[in-house]
Amino acid sequence: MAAAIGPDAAGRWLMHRRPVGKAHAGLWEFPGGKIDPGEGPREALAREIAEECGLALDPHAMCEVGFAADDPGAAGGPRPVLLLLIHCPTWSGEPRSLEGGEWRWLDRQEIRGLPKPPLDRELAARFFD
Ligand SMILES: Nc1nc2c([nH]c(=O)n2[C@H]2C[C@H](O)[C@@H](COP(=O)(O)OP(=O)(O)OP(=O)(O)O)O2)c(=O)[nH]1
Repeated sequence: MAAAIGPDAAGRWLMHRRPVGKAHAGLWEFPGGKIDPGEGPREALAREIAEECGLALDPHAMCEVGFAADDPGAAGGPRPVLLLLIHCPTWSGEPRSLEGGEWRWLDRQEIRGLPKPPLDRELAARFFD
């Protein structure tokens, strides 16, 4: 699950830089994480964002806007990844780094220029262009 959190009053979106030691370290992503057993996608996203940066998202305001999947033919990791992008227009709080990643509010143009993992690149191109 990946969250497009925004726009804020300045038209910016919240992006997360993956910490050292994780897959795609140093690259910028739509923040989020995986669904735990027994959770729905929106609930999982709200939990992950609260854990990672302390923001409270409103699951009722969320809207699914796109997805990106690994190329099934590509030689790759241990499991296929399907990333669902959810627009989160309503939140409360200010992001803090609770799990080592970096957080920044950025506009579309800035997000375009960020180094991103492949699926986030696809999601950003579709969501912003
Ligand atoms: N955001 C993102 N994640 C990707 C891409 N390709 C890809 O294999 N992944 C993997 C990396 C992570 O294992 C997983 C994203 O889940 P996560 O945000 O919970 O990552 P994580 O490193 O904290 O989780 P883990 O795998 O260590 O349990 O998907 C991609 O293009 N974008």
